[in-house]
Amino acid sequence: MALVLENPFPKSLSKTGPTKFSDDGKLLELVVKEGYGVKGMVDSGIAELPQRYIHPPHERIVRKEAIDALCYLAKPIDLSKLGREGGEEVARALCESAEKLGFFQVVNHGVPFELLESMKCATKRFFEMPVEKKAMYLRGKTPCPNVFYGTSFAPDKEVCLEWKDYLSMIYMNDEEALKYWPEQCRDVSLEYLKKCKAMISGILKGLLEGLGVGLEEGALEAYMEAKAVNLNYYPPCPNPELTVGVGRHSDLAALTVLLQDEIGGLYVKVDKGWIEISPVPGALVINVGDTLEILSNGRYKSAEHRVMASGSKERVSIPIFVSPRPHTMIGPLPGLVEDGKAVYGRLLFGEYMANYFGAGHQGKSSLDFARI
Ligand SMILES: O=C(O)CCC(=O)C(=O)O
Ligand SMILES: [Fe+2]
Repeated sequence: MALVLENPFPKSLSKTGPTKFSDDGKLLELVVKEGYGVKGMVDSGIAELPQRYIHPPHERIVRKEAIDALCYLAKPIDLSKLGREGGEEVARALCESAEKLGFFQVVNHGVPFELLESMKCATKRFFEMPVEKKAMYLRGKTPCPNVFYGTSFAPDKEVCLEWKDYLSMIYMNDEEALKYWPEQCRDVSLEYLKKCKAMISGILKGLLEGLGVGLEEGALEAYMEAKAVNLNYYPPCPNPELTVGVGRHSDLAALTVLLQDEIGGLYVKVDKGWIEISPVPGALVINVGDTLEILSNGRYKSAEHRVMASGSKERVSIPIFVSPRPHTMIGPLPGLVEDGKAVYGRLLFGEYMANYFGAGHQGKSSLDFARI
């Protein structure tokens, strides 16, 4: 990626020259509040990580310490028969992966390869825009609260920041999306969401039915009613081993459908350490989120995961978060707790969500809020 030559940061920022920043307050002001993002900082020519991006040694990701994924991660699941004759075996494979690891990859998912490629291009197109254009979507400035641009997960609550910028687009209806989503990524993101819908519904149906307790009418639709597309952009990082792209967390959603590019760097926690979910061309990564762990009373695992900061090349990833709407009650499905062994209580998804976004990433601790 070509770096812009002119330093967009005020020259006064650094005492030691344009490649080193020593003032955390100023840095936050520019990167977070003014919308430069990590990309703006990288484009300005930094050669060293600012202090706020240096994570303590036990949180850093050491690529060579990752353990062999083969024992934990099933081979990509072929979805071509899901919901058709012979689909039971596919559904069984999905349930098994959701129980064991909470992460799996899928192929023959019905989403055209070209559309996956177009999503990655659209992500780059958005982040390559000048800062002023992206900053129009910062929280507090964006004309629509369902579309916002930012950096790190919760910069005002995190001690150490994440090496990541993002654009979040929460889908409410076509009219709102057409009016407010950035034109650099609007049409392709809408198309992508639409093309993913049947796959999402098929996977979630298979997983919920696999719990063997029956589903109330409308339950499947309610648990997948809300969808958000995020465009994640991980700029190249001078010291990726000192920081993280995304810290340890589990996802809030029922399911996450993740499109990652060829760079790699997504790690999932297993009993003995971390395994990498290596990119498979054309595949999508699916993971169970907290909501589905709660609905399944702990049977499906909302796996802890994290992302290494990108090294010499930028990385993009595009998660679709599939969730209920805030007014929907979540809790273990009724038939799963008849013997009184509920691990999680019942609460509004909106309450769970407010708690989730109320703190920085802290592994799987988000689930404690719903635990009995
Ligand atoms: O970039 C990735 O591979 C995963 C990102 C992620 O975990 C998230 O956005 O929740
Ligand atoms: Fe995640």
